[in-house]
Amino acid sequence: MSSKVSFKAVTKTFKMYNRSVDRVKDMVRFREKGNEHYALRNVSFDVDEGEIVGVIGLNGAGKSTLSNLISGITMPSSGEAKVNGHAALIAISSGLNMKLTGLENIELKGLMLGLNKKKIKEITPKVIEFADIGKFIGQPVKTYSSGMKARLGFAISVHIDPDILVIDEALSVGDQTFTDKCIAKMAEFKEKGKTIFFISHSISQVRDFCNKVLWLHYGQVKEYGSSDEVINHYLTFLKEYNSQSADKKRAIREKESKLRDADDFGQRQYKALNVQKMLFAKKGLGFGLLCCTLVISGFLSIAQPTLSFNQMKSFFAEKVLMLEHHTDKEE
Ligand SMILES: Nc1ncnc2c1ncn2[C@@H]1O[C@H](COP(=O)(O)OP(=O)(O)OP(=O)(O)O)[C@@H](O)[C@H]1O
Repeated sequence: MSSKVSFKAVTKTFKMYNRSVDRVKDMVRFREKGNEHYALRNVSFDVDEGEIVGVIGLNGAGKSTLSNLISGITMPSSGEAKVNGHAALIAISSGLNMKLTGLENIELKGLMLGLNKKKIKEITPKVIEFADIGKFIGQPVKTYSSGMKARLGFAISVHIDPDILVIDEALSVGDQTFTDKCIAKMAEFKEKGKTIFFISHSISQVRDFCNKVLWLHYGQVKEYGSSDEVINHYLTFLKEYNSQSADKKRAIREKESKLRDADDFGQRQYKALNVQKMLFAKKGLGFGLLCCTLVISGFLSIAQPTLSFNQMKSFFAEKVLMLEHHTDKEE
């Protein structure tokens, strides 16, 4: 049986800038100012259909980055992230357009996921009933509380019937009634044999609900296995970690944070390769960009004869990636 979700050596880096002007400069210069930071590093795991996987870890461990990769919102910087089927992400306000009303958001998300008008009309009353946000359904989402956004986001995502459900801390902002309702809905999904990723700081919810657990630690997989086993190891770690003084904890965080600074040279090499792969995968875009690369490379080779054709290709590929990071940050 092939895996529903398969990650092979997935790394995701982000670029950090001290000043926003450096970000703009970075778009047009060969020499870059920003520092690379590993959000995820060399992450590999396989998840079969029907598995319910809890994702746990300290703040900044890489859980949301992972959920964005599974849902196709961002692409890996290197490695392979295979997802068989449609994955819907439920996170606080994810995927909602703040300017549109709740009703317009239901329609927009439905259309984006390829539902026809008839199907959208059919699910709309069910979404409204589940979200239970009263007259706010006709108001712009920017006027909602975070709990209301989570309600609407959850209601839309579960009613479009995705193959894979990714729930990223979405339950943490709702009241108990809403949480119970969501858990009942998730149990329904579980019954149907759907695959679920449940990202949460609530260890008791993860233990109750998940059969497997992925523990992320400073961007890397610390452990992946049966939920009881991994949770017990994580709780032992937490107990030890929390018994440290504030200074010691800060020192540990700083040390781990340094280890997440990416080696710039290595990053450039595989990022460039990755973008070249992406260009060839997306044929139309790839062909257009390749033509541009050739024209620009030819032009720049004349202007700067010391740079080789390969350096030109990497340069151009990195600029495309920077645009991607810029978009990530905007999200
Ligand atoms: N768009 C971005 N730009 C720069 N760095 C980012 C971006 N998104 C995440 N990061 C960094 O990547 C690392 C992982 O972040 P992520 O949000 O995935 O962690 P998390 O485990 O979900 O944290 P939390 O439990 O606090 O929600 C962090 O160091 C974070 O600062």
